[in-house]
Amino acid sequence: MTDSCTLMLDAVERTHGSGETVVHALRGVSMQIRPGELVAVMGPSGSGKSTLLNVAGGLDAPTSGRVVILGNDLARMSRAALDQLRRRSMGFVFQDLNLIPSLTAIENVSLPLELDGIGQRKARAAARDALEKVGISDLADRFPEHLSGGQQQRAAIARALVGERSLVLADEPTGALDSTTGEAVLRTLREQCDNGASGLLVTHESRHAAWADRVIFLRDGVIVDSTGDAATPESLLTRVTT
Ligand SMILES: Nc1ncnc2c1ncn2[C@@H]1O[C@H](COP(=O)(O)OP(=O)(O)OP(=O)(O)O)[C@@H](O)[C@H]1O
Repeated sequence: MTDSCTLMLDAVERTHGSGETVVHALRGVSMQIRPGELVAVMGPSGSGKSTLLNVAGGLDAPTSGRVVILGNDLARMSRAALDQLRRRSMGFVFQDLNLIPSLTAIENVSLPLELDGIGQRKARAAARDALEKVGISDLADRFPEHLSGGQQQRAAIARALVGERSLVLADEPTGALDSTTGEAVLRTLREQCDNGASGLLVTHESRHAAWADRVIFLRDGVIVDSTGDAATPESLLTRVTT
């Protein structure tokens, strides 16, 4: 089973602080995502969604438990190997977009490919394709400060999807977007998964979770429910919160 997973979390705990101020952000979370699957994570504020995403992306290490990505146990990887795995195989869209201000949109998007040794011409062509998918290829040569919040978000999404990423991690990726653009972004993420990638999408909105194959519901750092019926996450929300 494990070999066919893009991402596996096994009994993952993440504790912040100690003594009286200890916070158990994740308490024994186990989950797997297979190629082609888009999994949504929902739950109340403070339930551990961002921590889950950070741990799943190797940006934060679990206090105990295992995180395995494409067969690699992250705890056993060198820093350099983990950096390479992230650059080559993973895409991130976080609330903090992290676009580099001194690079144009297309340069931001092609950067991970160029860092990975892909020639500039090929990297830029792939970046232009990715910008086209999110509808801003005409703004390719603008610097982030000359893009609106929504356009910056789309550039960040293009950067997460460019190339052949196996795992895309997205934390509220549609936050600054109008609903039409937001839907287009989710459709792009869905297509990426239909083409074999795996996606983990944190969202508060059930209509966004409806793009996923499964919804995982977190509460106080524990998966309290998981459903294959992503079309009706409202029912899940209602059941857990009442
Ligand atoms: N660096 C940290 N130090 C201490 N506590 C932390 C830290 N990061 C997260 N926490 C705590 O861990 C718990 C889970 O936080 P997390 O941000 O993962 O929740 P969330 O579900 O993403 O919340 P939101 O929906 O508000 O973004 C919270 O109680 C939070 O206060």
